[in-house]
Amino acid sequence: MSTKEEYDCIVIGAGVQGSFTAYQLAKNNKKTLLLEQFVLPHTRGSSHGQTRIIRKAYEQDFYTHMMEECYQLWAQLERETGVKLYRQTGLLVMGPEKSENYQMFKNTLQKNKVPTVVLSRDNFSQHIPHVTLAEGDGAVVDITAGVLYADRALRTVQGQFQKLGGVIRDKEKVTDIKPGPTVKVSTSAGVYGAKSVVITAGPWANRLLAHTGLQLPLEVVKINVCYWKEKVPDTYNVKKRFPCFLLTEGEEANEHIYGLPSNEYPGLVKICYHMGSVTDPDQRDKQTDRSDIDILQRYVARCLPKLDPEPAVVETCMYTLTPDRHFVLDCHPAHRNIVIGAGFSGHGFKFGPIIGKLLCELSLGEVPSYDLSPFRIRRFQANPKSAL
Ligand SMILES: Cc1cc2nc3c(=O)[nH]c(=O)nc-3n(C[C@H](O)[C@H](O)[C@H](O)COP(=O)(O)OP(=O)(O)OC[C@H]3O[C@@H](n4cnc5c(N)ncnc54)[C@H](O)[C@@H]3O)c2cc1C
Ligand SMILES: O=C(O)[C@@H]1CCCC=N1
Repeated sequence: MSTKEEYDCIVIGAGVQGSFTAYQLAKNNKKTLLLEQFVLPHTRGSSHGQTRIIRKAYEQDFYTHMMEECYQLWAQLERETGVKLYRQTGLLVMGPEKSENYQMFKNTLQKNKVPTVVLSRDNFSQHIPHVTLAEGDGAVVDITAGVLYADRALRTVQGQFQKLGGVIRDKEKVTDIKPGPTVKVSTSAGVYGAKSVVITAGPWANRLLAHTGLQLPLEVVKINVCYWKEKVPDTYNVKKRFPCFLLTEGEEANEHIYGLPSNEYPGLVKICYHMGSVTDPDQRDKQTDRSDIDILQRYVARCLPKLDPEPAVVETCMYTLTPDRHFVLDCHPAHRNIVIGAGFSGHGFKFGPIIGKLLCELSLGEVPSYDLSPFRIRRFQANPKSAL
């Protein structure tokens, strides 16, 4: 098949990371094509749904540092488009006062001078009514945190990309990638050429990378996105200043439990477990494990007494996990004009604007604005489980 069109850059995958990358490339006057296998918008990857948490509270400084600029980029997109994408609610971080994880969150916030409020056991229920703080747990609020309107953000950034002259082709699955000075990208509709390609394919990253001779140690898990009904409507509502929350660990689980105030679905609070069961992204509905829901039910019954401890709505989403839960932001080791953004490990949405900027810089051969060593592919080479 002959090449249909030539681009400066082709971005594969129109989730949050691909959409922000394409937007950044178009802002840099690059002729850019964004390819998506499904009809947009869709609910079959990792970026759908109405809300996501945005926060500076992290265990590692490097994420907090990136979030400083990232908040500005979210605000810039809001200004450019006149669309509200962020609502400040604060994030309540709770965890065993003496645990390493809880202390890391607290230290990172304080070291980086993020505005916080530390709640004592005595004043906790005055500030956060209808939540039981577990025995021995500490509580600190990241004041800058809040909710991102996820679906709206995706529509907005894709719209801006198109306004800048960018081309989106949805329902066009990439079936092959042939590396070279001009990368050839085959789809269900034809073949395109580009000086560089960015792969932001979420749970399908390894399927695409297989065409380039690379496999990353990624694991795809299905997340049950649970909504819990308030016994009395609006008890945990955003308008009543109920915050997002994150439990570093607890009686029920080793992984985070996190929640967002009732807002998008009236009377329903979104609470999820930060782990799921391994799935094939094309067969995710065949994965029916509910052990994460059991964990959540026990937590809700114990600590959120004004919620019905049975999920009222369960939706589906997927995480693409790396072994260390840090992202992959790098050039392909053998083909430097193929750039990879993958393994966002269930916490990548808030970083969309900065990841778009970084992947754009990598694809233009520029020095990235941040030290990318935590995100480099070579970190997996010492790991015997790596499939590199
Ligand atoms: C339940 C849940 C809650 C979360 N909560 C938060 C949160 O509170 N805060 C936060 O910051 N993050 C959160 N995240 C994480 C965040 O949503 C993800 O990190 C992010 O959406 C990943 O985006 P992506 O662009 O890498 O992947 P995706 O959104 O999956 O996008 C990849 C796209 O590539 C397309 N594609 C794949 N293969 C091909 C192909 N061959 N041809 C063409 N297109 C292709 C796919 O169809 C898909 O649209 C959460 C995730 C889940 C699942
Ligand atoms: O990224 C986030 O903020 C959420 C909550 C904590 C676990 C993962 N996603």
